[in-house]
Amino acid sequence: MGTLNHPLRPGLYAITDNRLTPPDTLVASVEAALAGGTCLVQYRDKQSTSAERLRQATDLNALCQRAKVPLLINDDPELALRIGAAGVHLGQDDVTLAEARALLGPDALIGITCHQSLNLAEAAAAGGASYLAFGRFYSSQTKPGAPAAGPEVLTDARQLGLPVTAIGGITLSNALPLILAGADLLAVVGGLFGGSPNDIEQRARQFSRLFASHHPLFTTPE
Ligand SMILES: Cc1ncc(COP(=O)(O)OP(=O)(O)O)c(N)n1
Ligand SMILES: Cc1nc(C(=O)O)sc1CCOP(=O)(O)O
Ligand SMILES: [Mg+2]
Repeated sequence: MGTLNHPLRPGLYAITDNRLTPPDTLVASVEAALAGGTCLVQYRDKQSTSAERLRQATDLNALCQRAKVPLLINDDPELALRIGAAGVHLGQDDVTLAEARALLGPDALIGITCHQSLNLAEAAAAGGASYLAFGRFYSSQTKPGAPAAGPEVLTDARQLGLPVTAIGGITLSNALPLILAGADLLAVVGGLFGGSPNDIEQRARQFSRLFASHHPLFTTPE
C-alpha cells in the first residue's frame, strides 16, 4: 500500500449510517471516530433529502479537513464535487468509475465495490480506482443482503497493487483475521457506531491499535 502514490493510510475506515449516526449526532460521532484514529470517512445516507445530505456532508467535510482525513461520499459524485470532498465510493450499480473520474478529476479518491470478485477488482484497477473494496465478510445488520466473501480474496487482491478494503459485519472481535489476510482498510458501520456513543472514540482507538500491531505500514497521524 505504501509504495503507491496516493494519500490513503492503512487503518479504520468509518462509514456513517442514518440509523446509527442520525443527523443530530452525526458530527459528534464522526468527531469521536476521528479522535480515535480513523483514517478515512464515508458519508453514506440513503434516506435524507438532498438538502439534508448537502448540509450533513458539508459539515462532515469541514470536520474531516480539519483532521486531515479524506471524506468520501457514497454513491454521489455530484455531491462530492459540490462540497469539495476527497472523492466517492461506488458500487457495481452506481455511476461508473469512468463517469466519476471524468467529473472529479485525477486526484479524486474513488473506491469500487468488488464483492468477492478478482475480475471486478482487475477491471476497477485498470479503470483507475483508488482502492478496491471486498465483502461482506461477516453478517451485517446494516446491509444484510450483501453477497458474502471470504478472506482469501483480500490476499489475492494484493497483487493488484491498490489498497484493499474489507467491509461487512466487522467488529473488534473479528477484525484481526482480515488484517492478517491483507486488508489495508477495515470499513465499519455497526462495529464502530453501534453501541454506546460514549465509546466510539475508544472503539476507534482499539481498531487503530490492531493496525498498529499487525499492519506493516501503519503510521500514526501527524
Ligand atoms: C468501503 C465500501 N465498500 C463497499 C460499499 C458498498 O457499496 P455499494 O455496493 O454501492 O452499496 P451501498 O453502500 O451503496 O449500499 C461501501 N459503501 N463502502
Ligand atoms: C455498506 C455495505 N456494503 C457491504 C458490501 O459487502 O458491499 S456490507 C455493508 C454494510 C457495512 O456495515 P456494517 O459494518 O454495519 O456491517
Ligand atoms: Mg452504492
